[in-house]
Amino acid sequence: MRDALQLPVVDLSSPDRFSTADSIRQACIEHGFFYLVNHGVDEELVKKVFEQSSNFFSLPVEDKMKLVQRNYRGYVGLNTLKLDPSSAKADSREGFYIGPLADDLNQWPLEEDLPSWRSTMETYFHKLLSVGTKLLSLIALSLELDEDFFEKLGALNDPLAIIGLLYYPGDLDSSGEEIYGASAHSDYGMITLLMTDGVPGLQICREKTQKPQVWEDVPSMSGAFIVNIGDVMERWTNCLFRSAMHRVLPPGQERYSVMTHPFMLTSIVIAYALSTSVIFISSRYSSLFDFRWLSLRTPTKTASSNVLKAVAVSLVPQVCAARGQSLSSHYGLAEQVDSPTTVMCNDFNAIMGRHSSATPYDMYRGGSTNNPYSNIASSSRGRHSSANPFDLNKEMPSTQQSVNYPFDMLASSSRARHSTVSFFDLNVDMPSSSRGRRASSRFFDLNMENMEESSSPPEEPHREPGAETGLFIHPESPQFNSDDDDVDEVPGNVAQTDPPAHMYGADYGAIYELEFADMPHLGDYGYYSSINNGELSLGMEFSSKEEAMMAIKNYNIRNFVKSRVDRSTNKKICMLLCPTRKRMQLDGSRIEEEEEKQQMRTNTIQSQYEYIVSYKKAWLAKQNAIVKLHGEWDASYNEFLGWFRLVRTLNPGTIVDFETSYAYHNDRVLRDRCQFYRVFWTYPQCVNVVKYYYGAGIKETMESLSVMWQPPFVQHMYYLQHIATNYNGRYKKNDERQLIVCMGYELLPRTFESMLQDLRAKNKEGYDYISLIKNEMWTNAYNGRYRYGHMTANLAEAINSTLKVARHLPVAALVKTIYFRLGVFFAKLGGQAQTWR
Ligand SMILES: O=C(O)CCC(=O)C(=O)O
Ligand SMILES: [Fe+2]
Repeated sequence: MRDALQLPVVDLSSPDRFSTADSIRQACIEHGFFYLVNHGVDEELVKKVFEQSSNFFSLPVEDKMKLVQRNYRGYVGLNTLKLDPSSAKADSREGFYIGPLADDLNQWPLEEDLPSWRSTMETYFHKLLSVGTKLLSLIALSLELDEDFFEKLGALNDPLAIIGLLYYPGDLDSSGEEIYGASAHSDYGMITLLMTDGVPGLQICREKTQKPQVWEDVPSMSGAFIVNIGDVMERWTNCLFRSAMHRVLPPGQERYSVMTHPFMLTSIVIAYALSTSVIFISSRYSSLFDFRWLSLRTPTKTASSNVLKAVAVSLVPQVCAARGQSLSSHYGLAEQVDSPTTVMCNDFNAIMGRHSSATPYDMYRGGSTNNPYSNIASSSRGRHSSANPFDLNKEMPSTQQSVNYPFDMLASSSRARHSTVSFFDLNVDMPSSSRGRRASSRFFDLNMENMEESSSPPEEPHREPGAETGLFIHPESPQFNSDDDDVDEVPGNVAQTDPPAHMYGADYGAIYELEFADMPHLGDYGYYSSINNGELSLGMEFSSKEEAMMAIKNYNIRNFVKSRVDRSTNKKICMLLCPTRKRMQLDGSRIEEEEEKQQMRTNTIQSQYEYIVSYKKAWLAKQNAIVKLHGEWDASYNEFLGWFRLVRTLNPGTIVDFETSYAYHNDRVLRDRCQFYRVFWTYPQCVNVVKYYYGAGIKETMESLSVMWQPPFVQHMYYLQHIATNYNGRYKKNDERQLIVCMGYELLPRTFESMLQDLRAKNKEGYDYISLIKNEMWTNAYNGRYRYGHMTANLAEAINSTLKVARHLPVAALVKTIYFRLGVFFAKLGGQAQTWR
């Protein structure tokens, strides 16, 4: 049954601004919707806008398609979008979007086709901006803020308003399928002003989480705007104001409406800036940390980067200062003191005075903090008193033997974004009486059973002091006592010192360096030439330096030499060719590399101190230096447990999953010890993103991003290095591996085929193996030229080179290095991505 709703009426022209602000406040708390009257927009103008809108939508579809949406401006055809991604069918409406008038991105119908169309819309646009600005200051007042609060935040600096002319054709679906004019959604941004032609259809659902949902009709009020609060405002007010869900039913007759987001981009970007900053992310607002949304709704990159800069300049330092943080340490672990949501709310609550947590709309009212994970953490308390040092406060149903990631629970629609994230707690419990058993990990536990069935458990050997390398001693581990689940305290045994410079002072340019320098990367230059035959000859000419360099690389690979450019001018390149040990000895490349480095150390010491050191001494010196910097190797294993605990304490919701293996002394299993095997960790910030993408499904997300992310614009291909490595893993023939790399890069099918025959002659089995992989999935010669430049690596590959400094460090230092470097790395690249054009 549908109920008609009596929405509050707000008078924009009332001289009593405080009482107007009060009624806005009341309306936003209760409904998130209100009518706005006496707004100053001429009835005549509104009428004209609707007429012109109707003129446009009445054009033949081919004409409308000429203005199809680009840069988020222009025409969106019937049945193209779904505001509710879970809706079975696309929304039955058409739209035309107009953005800021100054930036030339708008698309306009020709003046001779639709006279005065553009000028009408431009007048309306200006008018609506002014209404929005007036309203925003009243909203600030309603939150007991200064009237110019949002203005000072920069919300009006670069006002990126969006106007959406909407047309609902009104045909009822005869198939009986549920189809909407606009399916259920809440609006992004701060506020929306809607004008309708009076035809009903709009409904709101105030309690989005309540089941079954109650939908109420919003009758239109002649001449009034229907104003509603968007997600950003809901977030900023800690849900004091509600961003109510709404939808438009197909009314069975034509319906026009005009929707305006006066502060669309400004608010988005501020929200986005807040969301991406480590401190502010919370799962409750994960939908705001949503690249898809940003890319769909952001009118222009340029404009967004301008606003982002403004926000970064004005807001972030302000918030940091309020929190007593220095800006530079914004991403530092030691600075992250509160749970993310609490911080977010504190900031705004501090400004907004008394309207803090317990709102009628607060889903987490029962929780002790605003931390969305707290309900999990607290419910786990006391249920499992695990003495297991690897169990960092994880709750586990006792029957659970494996981890499932029920991504479908984590749906991405705005409706589901409040879902709690319970899957992180799945693991295998270890009873507290586990003394004598090995530490738990889910994999480990499964093996346990076999262990116990064994008729003669291995005897514990006499322990020698030197045998403790890499072993944990438990359960008396001082860091982790049972029941010590409280996440509020920072463990005292981990010093919060400033990290050494190398941990964060990474060369982030390194990600552009080649992880596999032996590959004939085509580089970023994106051009082809037929220099892949690996030949070099005196007097050879190249069209560019890059081409020459590539030829040299190719030559290196084909001939197993390492060459370096000795001198180069614009015209000439003089090269030294030196067969390298690395190339001559094709196995054990890592060891070779280490040996080479070792040799370099020896040479450096020799040249600087005129002292010839032995290989062994140079090696020991390096080890000693590492110990000086990072502490003892063995102790490091215990330290890094503490580190993870600290991270988890400071950033609640951090997931840490240790795996251990049997600890041996000679051939005997040590019964009260285990050996560190590997650790997986992730932060709630990352989880929120993954939750989103997996919730939606990567494929679906890609599909929804834009057609540019689908074939034929993008092709799915294998990463060449993986193909080559897999091959080498199988056949242990590095020269064949090299050949395969070259084959992958070869552009000419003819040359490729002859290389393939070379491979066949060398290794028939290998040839069969490689022939099983479709050519178009890994070769340039057969990929239809969709790809140029690099053979694509995935993101993880790109990060390898940034993190490789950590490779030889003791484990705690390794983990910290990864932490800090990635912290800086993400901040930096995130910033770059924002300003990229
Ligand atoms: O057309 C309407 O009445 C509402 C449209 C709407 O809610 C939207 O597009 O966000
Ligand atoms: Fe809406």
